[in-house]
Amino acid sequence: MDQSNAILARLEATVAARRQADPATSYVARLHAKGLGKIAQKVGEEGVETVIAALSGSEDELVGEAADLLFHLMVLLDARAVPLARVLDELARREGLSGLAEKAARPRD
Ligand SMILES: N=c1c2ncn([C@@H]3O[C@H](COP(=O)(O)OP(=O)(O)OP(=O)(O)O)[C@@H](O)[C@H]3O)c2ncn1[C@@H]1O[C@H](COP(=O)(O)O)[C@@H](O)[C@H]1O
Repeated sequence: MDQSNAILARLEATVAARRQADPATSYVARLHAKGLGKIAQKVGEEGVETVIAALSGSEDELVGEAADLLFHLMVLLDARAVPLARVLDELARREGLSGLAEKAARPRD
């Protein structure tokens, strides 16, 4: 758990640092040079590739596509200046909501 957080925190810092790098040597900088639309498109493509791998690929293929998806999502969040902590806070908030939707949907006695 701590290791996952550390890896994502390092990736967030790397992605932010590479935003200003030379597009000739940096994939992150190349994505930024193409604009937010291209970055968003990549997240969509990697999402589809992850779905395909989940339905018909090997475990290794699914792991690879999921890594591509997470990486491109990190680039997208950085491009919109949304810290990963905002997303993690939202997930933590939803933990507190667990089961509330079902309770709300349940007919009253
Ligand atoms: N985690 C990744 C990572 N995952 C995938 N990729 C790149 O994502 C690209 C996806 O390949 P695709 O075939 O889908 O896309 P493409 O053909 O290159 O581009 P398009 O045709 O879509 O325009 C590949 O070029 C991969 O190398 C990544 N590139 C970088 N990182 C991390 O980002 C850091 C900074 O990278 P640079 O910006 O290149 O220094 C690296 O140290 C890594 O930690």
